[in-house]
Parts: sequence; C-alpha cells; structure tokens
Amino acid sequence: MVTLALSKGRILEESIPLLERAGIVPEEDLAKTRRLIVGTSIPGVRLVVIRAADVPTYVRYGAADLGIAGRDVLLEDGGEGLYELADLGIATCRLMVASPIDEMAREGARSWTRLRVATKYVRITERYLAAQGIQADIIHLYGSMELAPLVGLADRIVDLVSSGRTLAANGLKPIEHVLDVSAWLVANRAAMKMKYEALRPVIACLAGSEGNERYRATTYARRDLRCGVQGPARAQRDRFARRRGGGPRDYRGRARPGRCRTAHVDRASRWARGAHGCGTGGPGARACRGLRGSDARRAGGPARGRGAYPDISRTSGHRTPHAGGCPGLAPGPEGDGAGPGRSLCAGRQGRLSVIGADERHPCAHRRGRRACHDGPGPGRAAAARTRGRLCGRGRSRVPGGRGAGDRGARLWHGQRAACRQDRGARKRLCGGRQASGIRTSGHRHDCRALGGGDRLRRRHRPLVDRL
Ligand SMILES: Nc1ncnc2c1ncn2[C@@H]1O[C@H](COP(=O)(O)OP(=O)(O)OP(=O)(O)O)[C@@H](O)[C@H]1O
Ligand SMILES: O=P(O)(O)OC[C@H]1O[C@H](OP(=O)(O)OP(=O)(O)O)[C@H](O)[C@@H]1O
Repeated sequence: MVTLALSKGRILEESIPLLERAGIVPEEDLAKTRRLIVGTSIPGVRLVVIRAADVPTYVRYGAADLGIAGRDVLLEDGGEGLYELADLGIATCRLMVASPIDEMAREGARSWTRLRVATKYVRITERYLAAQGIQADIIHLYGSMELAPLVGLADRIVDLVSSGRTLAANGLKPIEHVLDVSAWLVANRAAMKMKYEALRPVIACLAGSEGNERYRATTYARRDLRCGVQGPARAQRDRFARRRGGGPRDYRGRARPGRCRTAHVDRASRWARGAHGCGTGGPGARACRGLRGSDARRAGGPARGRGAYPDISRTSGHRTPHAGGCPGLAPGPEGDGAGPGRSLCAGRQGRLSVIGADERHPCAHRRGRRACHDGPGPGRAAAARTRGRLCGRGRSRVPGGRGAGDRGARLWHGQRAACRQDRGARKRLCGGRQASGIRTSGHRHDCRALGGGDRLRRRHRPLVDRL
C-alpha cells in the first residue's frame, strides 16, 4: 500500500487535478468528505488529507510514503528524513517581507535595527534576517500575520503573497522577496528503499504527469536518474577534452570515437556536469532527454541543432517521455520508457537530493552510499571505475607521473590516495626501505608505508629531516 499525504487548503485544491491527470482519482470528493483516509482508483494507493504543516512529519515517520507539501513548510520543517523529489509547480506564491505602506518612505528593510517581525515561518525568517545582517525579534504567529503591524504587535511581517490582495487590503506592501514557494512531492527515505517498486510509478506519474509542465530535469529527473553507468573519470576527462576543444577521450586521452554507450544523467553532482556533451549525438542526447534549456545546451543537445533531440525542449522545459500518461500505474518492464525515470536510466534510479543546492545537499552520491537499487551506489561504483582507469590497470606509473597511461591520473590526482594499483609504483620508488626516499616530499606524502607507525615513519623520513 502506498500512502500519499496531501496538504489541506490551497495545495489540496491544486493537487486534485494533478492527481487526476496522473490517473489517481480519489474515491470520494476530497473537498467535501470528512474521511481522512481516502482510497483511489489505483488499488494499493490511498490518500490521507492533513494540515499542510503536518505533511513532513507524516512522511518522515513513514505514516505516509509520499507527501505533497509547500516548499515553505518543508524549509521551515527542515526536511530531515525526507527526499524532496519534485517541484510540482502548484500552489505557487512568494514568501515576502511586508511592511506598512506609510513606513516605506522612511526606511528600507536593510536599515532595520531590532525590529519586531511577525511570521509563521520562524526558522526561515531567522535565516533570512541573519543572512541580511539584520537583528530583529521574531514573533511567532499561526495565521493572519497582516494584522500584527496594524495593531502594533510587529513592525514587519514575513508571509506568503500570491495576488497581493491581502497585503493591500491591510495597508501593507511587500518590500523584500525571501523565497519562491510551490508544492513539492516528498518521500520517506526508508520507503524509497523498501517500497521503491511500488512508489516508482506513483512518483513518475505525479512528477511527470502530462500537463505538469514544471516537471523538470532540474528536480526529480536530475536527481533520480543516476544510472551510475558513466563514472566521474570519464565525465571529467570529457569536460577537460571539451575545454581543450576536442571530443570525448578514453582513459589514455585518445579521442573516443563513435557513439558513447553511457547514459549518465546526474547533473546534480559537479563532476557529471560534463558528462553529456559526448559529442556523438548518442548517449548524451539520450541521457539528456528531458533536460531543458540551459541543461540541454550543457548537455550538448541544442548545440547540435535544435531538432537533433526531439525530446529536448529548449524553452518550455521537459517534455515528458511519458507518452500515454500512466496507464494503470502498472510498473512496466525496465527501460520501457513508461516513466521519465525509466526511459532515461533504464529503471536504475538512484539517489535523490533535496530542494535547491542552497539549502542542503544530503546527496547520497557524495557520501558514497548505496543508492542504486540495481547495484552498488554511484559513489562506490564511480570510485571503482575511477580507480581502474586512473591507474591504468596495473601500469607501474606513479599518478601524476609521465606516460600515456597516466593521463587519467593527472586529471584525477585527487583520487590517487585511493588507487590500489598505485601501491606497486610507490613501493618501487621507496622500496619500502629507503631512508631518504626518492622525490622525498612527494614520496613521503604518498607512501602508504608511512601509515605503519613511527618506526616506519622514521625509517622513511628523509635524511635531512632526521638531522
Ligand atoms: N496565497 C497563497 N497562494 C498560493 N499558495 C499558498 C498561498 N498561501 C499558502 N499557500 C501554500 O499552501 C500551503 C498551505 O497553505 P494554506 O493557507 O492552505 O494553509 P495554512 O493556512 O498554511 O495552514 P493551516 O490552515 O493549517 O494553518 C502553504 O504552505 C503554501 O505552500
Ligand atoms: O496574496 P494573496 O493572494 O492575498 O494571499 C496571501 C494570503 O494567503 C495566505 O493566507 P491564508 O489565506 O492561508 O490565511 P492565513 O494567513 O491565516 O494562513 C497568506 O498567509 C496570506 O495571508
């Protein structure tokens, strides 16, 4: 059973059409029913309707597997224990600082000193004010913030603004923009591991449902389609190669001809950003279906002609490869293209990330965690590939040294320490015995034998140090 938590209020109003477009039709009218758990047209998918601020809690503790909540609520909550999967593009508004209109001429927001600010969003406001270097007392209210300045409770408010009518009606004016807000699809982390097969079609249908134009590679797809096929070494090499003006390179630095067989998509991580311009029109293009605008350009799509990759929309965003919607939400065979994830990564979805790089990035890749359900996590897989390539599989080169086999190593010198194959080379350099070593400082730094304790360290210490 998949439980989807919906926020009451505005988000619910806009969630219902989204659900219906995705083929998830509630058995009862959610706006009218007093029931809080409602079945849907999809067996095994049910809805719970709760207060917006409670959605993160339900999802965090696994009472709901998925949830739809405003970004304001998620940021205020902190988002621990959640994967923030996709910006659904509904219930959009802005979080603004507002002040009484007549005060506007007197001072700007930045000149505040020890003002009182009323808000429902204490955490966000604290962070915002701290970032601005403004000292203020924050007064926590639960609603009708606009009233606070009118009755002398606060000098400013931080509140959501959509049409601006509420502010205007109360003689207030927005003065600073804090945050763009929209509703996001979130998931319980454990459920994403344990119930992934059941969740996947629901996620795909909600995040990629036709008509959801905000479904972008920048959110769900970008983070979720980590196939782990293409490792960082190759991505990095390609990036370097492109900077040099050449095409993609193999580990020896030779031009890599023909079609690239990889389809790595994760641009959420730095190293992978260069992974798409493979220059072949093959994998990069395939991988980048669904990337929009600058992402697509970065991926090399439009650079090779706007029509080259019909799935890349330059302006309007991701054109979901979700032909035909989500018939019955039945998870199809891997790689059947039925969902945005599968069409891109052949079903091997990986780890997810959070909203916006500016907030946090608990990226499983960076932590090297197992994230891919079909294999080792991208971190480890990538590291393994990197090691293999860097050391040239047994070449007795010192990383950073000379020789064709070391090109990759030079690019990836940061990985040297991890490269087992390099041990041989180091040993040969120091023989495990030399007192002063060869290339002393570099050698000392690299030599694993130094990890063996003081005795070894002394033995390896260059003569000059021992004097
Ligand atoms: N004016 C608005 N326009 C668009 N979206 C809004 C607006 N106000 C709030 N939202 C979004 O809808 C979510 C729920 O807001 P809503 O006003 O329906 O409930 P609430 O007043 O925050 O909650 P409660 O009534 O339980 O205190 C907010 O978290 C925000 O993401
Ligand atoms: O810009 P507008 O279109 O006028 O909408 C903004 C209002 O909507 C929200 O209030 P809500 O109706 O949720 O009531 P609340 O203040 O009690 O939360 C928000 O807190 C503003 O008051």
